[in-house]
Amino acid sequence: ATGTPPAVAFEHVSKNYSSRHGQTPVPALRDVSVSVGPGSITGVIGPSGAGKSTLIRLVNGLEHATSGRVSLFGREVGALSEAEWRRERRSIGMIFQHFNLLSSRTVFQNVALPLVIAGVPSAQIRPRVERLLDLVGIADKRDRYPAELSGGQKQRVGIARALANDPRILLCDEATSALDPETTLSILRLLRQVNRDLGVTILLITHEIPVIKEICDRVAVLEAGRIVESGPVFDVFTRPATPIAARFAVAATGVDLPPEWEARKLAPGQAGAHSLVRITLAGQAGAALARLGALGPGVEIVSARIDSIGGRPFGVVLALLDPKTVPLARLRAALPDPRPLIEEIAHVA
Ligand SMILES: Nc1ncnc2c1ncn2[C@@H]1O[C@H](COP(=O)(O)OP(=O)(O)OP(=O)(O)O)[C@@H](O)[C@H]1O
Repeated sequence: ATGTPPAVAFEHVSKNYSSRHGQTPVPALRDVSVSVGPGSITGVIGPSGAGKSTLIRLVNGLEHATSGRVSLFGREVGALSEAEWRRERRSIGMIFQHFNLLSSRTVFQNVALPLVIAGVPSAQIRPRVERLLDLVGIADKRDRYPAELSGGQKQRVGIARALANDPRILLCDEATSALDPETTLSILRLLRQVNRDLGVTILLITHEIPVIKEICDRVAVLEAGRIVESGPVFDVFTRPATPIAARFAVAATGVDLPPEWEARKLAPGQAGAHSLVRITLAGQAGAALARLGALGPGVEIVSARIDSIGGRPFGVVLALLDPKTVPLARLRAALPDPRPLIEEIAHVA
């Protein structure tokens, strides 16, 4: 515990929207406590309607918590005066799914706008905007209009504009959801560069696993207004503790029960001839696969994947065990340290 406050802290935050007919309020966030470390890239993932946008709107002051506290760099958002909040808001940069550029302004003018609004003298604006356009790699497009740009280029303009006032934190609202996978990757790399080189904290919300997997240090899983799981991305995706995190983990790790096995599933409690196990390996995935192979005919590998999350290697293997030849205990004993997670996911005929 150092003296540095989190970039963003939610403490027991609930948010209800009043319903259109004025009766039952709509709960969008329920008792959310989560914090974003300064300098981190933190992601919030959840399905549509989970409350992700509400979370962002509470940070940028567009909405206020019904109960609980939201703080920005140690200062409670709801307790700031108008004037303090106006100043504090400059420490927040925002990027959007649909870029929100002004179509009648050039790239240069779009990026310059926040500086003009902040009253920066025009002699300082030009070099600042040029530096930002260089940083995001679109210096050659400075006099183009948004309609003349690709989606990825538009988002680069959006990022340059968000950085214009030297924010301490960047809020990203589904920033890559309108982009194809390759462009998504290039924008995520740019965000990582911004985080690393400028020290800007990033809080992003998304429903896309690759976004979390590619750049986040930590992730919080939001479901129906509640944070059901949070922690380092690697831990949440390789050791999911809740069904929804497990669903995201399957998407992250790419290993799921192949459809032909679904049909062979026996009802829970029914003793089956074979058990299907999921083995999650951290570290020595290759060595573990070799040991699995060496166990002989009692183990059949159904699917396997070796990959990395946040630069840490992991592997996920689905294997069919004949419990007469290879009981779980033997499987466990055969696999090297660090001890893998072994879960029995189905009995199959
Ligand atoms: N202004 C509003 N008035 C009433 N209800 C709202 C309002 N904004 C959001 N909600 C409700 O609050 C809940 C959370 O919405 P929110 O937009 O935060 O979710 P989300 O996770 O961002 O979803 P999506 O990914 O679809 O944008 C939903 O049930 C939504 O219908």
